[in-house]
Parts: sequence; structure tokens; C-alpha cells
Amino acid sequence: MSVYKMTIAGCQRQLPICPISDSLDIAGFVMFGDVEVTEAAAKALMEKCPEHDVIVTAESKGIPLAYEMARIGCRNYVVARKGIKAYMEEPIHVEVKSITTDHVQKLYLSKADCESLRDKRILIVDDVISTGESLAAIEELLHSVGGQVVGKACVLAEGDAKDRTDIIYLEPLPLFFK
Ligand SMILES: O=P(O)(O)OC[C@H]1O[C@H](OP(=O)(O)OP(=O)(O)O)[C@H](O)[C@@H]1O
Repeated sequence: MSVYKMTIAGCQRQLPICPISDSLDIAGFVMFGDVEVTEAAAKALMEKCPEHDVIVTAESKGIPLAYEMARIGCRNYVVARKGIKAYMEEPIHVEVKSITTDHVQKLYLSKADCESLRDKRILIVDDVISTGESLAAIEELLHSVGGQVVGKACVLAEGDAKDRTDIIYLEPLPLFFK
């Protein structure tokens, strides 16, 4: 398997090149299991992010980053889930289609999540922002909640996302067109 070599928050990594269509490959970045890069990226991103009361991410690959940033910072994070669990009363949802997932997904917040976010300064974080669809879906959810989004941050900005001026990120990540 071919790889894309890059340095992320001082950590050298080799990302596997994976096909996602006949015309496009991506370099797969998965923080699950990688404590070193999770800690280093969280610390580096925190230094770039505005003050906030709570961090919000989408299930699933953003969760370790959100936890680690909350651990060293505001001590509070909320995960928009991709399914409804028994303990989630009166959930609200939006639909989302990301670059790496081949079907439409839903993101849910419970009533309790919504109440905990109302009138708070919210920092949205994710491992990667690519098409921006996942980020837009989280923003849509938070808009209906009444939270104030003060920042949007990710470790890697993939493809055209590197040109966005409204997001904070550590490194660009190219797309590989065939
Ligand atoms: O900017 P976008 O095109 O929306 O892509 C970025 C999103 O895609 C990936 O998650 P994915 O939806 O594959 O789900 P997972 O984290 O549950 O694996 C990634 O973790 C981001 O959340």
C-alpha cells in the first residue's frame, strides 16, 4: 500500500492511500489508537483556538481529539451521535454525507445535550474537515440549539478546505486525483 508521509504536531506519520472512488484516493488519517498524535495535536490546536465553554464534535473519529482538548482546557465536551440511544430523550437531528462515508448519516443531540449547550461559547472540533459537510451539519444542529459557535478547528484540512479562512487547522492534507 502506498503512503503519504507527513508531520502532524511534530509527529511523523505515514498515512495509507485509500481509494474512495474511481477518480479519487485519499490519505487515511485515523487518530484512534494513536495517543501520541492525539495529545500533540490537541495541545497544538488549543494554542490556536479562542476561549470557549464547551467543545462539540461528531461521532466518531473526532471524539479522542475532543476529549483531549477538553481535558487540558474547558473540561467539557459533547458528542453529536450518529444513532439514537435509549437514554437520549427528545433528540434532534440533521443529515450529513462526509467524504469518507458512502451513505447519508444522521447526527443527533439529546434534549439534555441541547440544554447544556444553550448560550454557551462552543468550539467545534473534528479530526479532518474535507467537504465541510460534517462541520455544516454540526453548525446547523448548534444553530437550532442556541449555542454561540466561537471557533471551528480540525487537525487536517483536506483538499479545498485548506483555503477556508473560517477554520483553524494544523496541516493541509492533499486529495489524490487519478
Ligand atoms: O468534511 P467532510 O467531508 O464532512 O469529512 C470529514 C468528516 O469525515 C470523517 O468522518 P466520517 O463521516 O467518515 O465518520 P466517522 O468519524 O464515524 O468514521 C471525519 O472524521 C470528519 O468527521
